[in-house]
Amino acid sequence: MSHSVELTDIGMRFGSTQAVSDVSFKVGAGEFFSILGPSGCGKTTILRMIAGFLEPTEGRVQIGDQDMRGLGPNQRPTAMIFQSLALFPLMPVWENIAFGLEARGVGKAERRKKADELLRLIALEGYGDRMPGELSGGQRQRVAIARALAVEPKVLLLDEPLSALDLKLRQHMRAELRSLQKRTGVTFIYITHDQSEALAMSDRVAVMSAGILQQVATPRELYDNPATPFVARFVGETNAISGRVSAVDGGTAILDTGLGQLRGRAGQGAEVGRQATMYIRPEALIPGAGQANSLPATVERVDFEGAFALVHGNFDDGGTLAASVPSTRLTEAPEPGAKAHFSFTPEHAVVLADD
Ligand SMILES: Nc1ncnc2c1ncn2[C@@H]1O[C@H](COP(=O)(O)OP(=O)(O)OP(=O)(O)O)[C@@H](O)[C@H]1O
Repeated sequence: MSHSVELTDIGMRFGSTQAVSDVSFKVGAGEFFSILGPSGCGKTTILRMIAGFLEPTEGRVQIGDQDMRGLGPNQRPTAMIFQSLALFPLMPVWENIAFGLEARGVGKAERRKKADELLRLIALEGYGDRMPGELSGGQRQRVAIARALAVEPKVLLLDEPLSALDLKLRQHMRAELRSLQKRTGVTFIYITHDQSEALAMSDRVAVMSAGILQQVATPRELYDNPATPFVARFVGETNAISGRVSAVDGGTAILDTGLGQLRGRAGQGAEVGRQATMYIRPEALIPGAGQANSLPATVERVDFEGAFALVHGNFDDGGTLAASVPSTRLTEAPEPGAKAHFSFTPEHAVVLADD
């Protein structure tokens, strides 16, 4: 059993700092939901308001069908896992996992049984009698998660739990966490500043910037249909070409730019006369001049990465070029220092009004 979490017009002010402004979203029961944004954007503050460590200065937190106002962390159906996990080093793994149960008066035999069940769940069966120091970083992380799950929270709150691990282990743990969440069905709210982590694991992602909610969407929607310039630039890599909207025809916008007239999908605020920017993903750029949407550029560097070659350089209007060309088409990829054209189809570009 898991619960939904609903934030309604939540705000948090610390003295003169408005850390979070007017944030509303609903996390479904059993959903893997991430809050993504750069350092200081208010992610931890939101998590602490859900957990009950902070009382919001505005708005409402509801978990399941219950208003959480006035309830402390121990009275909420949540558990939280922090950036620096703290297992008790002198306590065997199984006792670490069952720690929260002892405080609730559960007897030893029952605690051991529950710890063994959770060890199976995190694929560490038989590790119960080891000490934390005899585990790898990733295994310790899984034990910390098992400890949080032992008290059967309806919502698990995770504050950058993988940030202390090395890249390889972090990537492995993404898949582990995702499958653990699906197996337990517990609602996960996961905060991270790492966009690839959020995209890889989540059912949906909320993107934050400076205390303001930018967009809530599935990873695919965020990538393909960013709602704001911040999301377009923060989630994935992008090429940005600025100009003025000269026409909008159905869902297509025509942008007058220093590189000529370009066509793309009309996104938020793309209205005739507005200053706007066209965002094109690196993999949407095709080497070679097309009949329309052709971008003249100078190539500076080509990084061969196996499946793809990453082409870096500058467009003729001074903007930065980043193209990702499949190696199978590498014969067409331009040489460093060369003039080249890249083209794209309008469906693969989005035009958003500038802030
Ligand atoms: N207790 C506090 N008192 C005063 N200001 C605070 C307090 N906690 C957070 N802030 C401020 O609120 C803003 C949001 O902080 P928060 O910790 O939520 O950001 P974050 O997105 O989690 O950042 P990070 O990724 O670096 O942990 C920051 O400007 C921070 O300095």
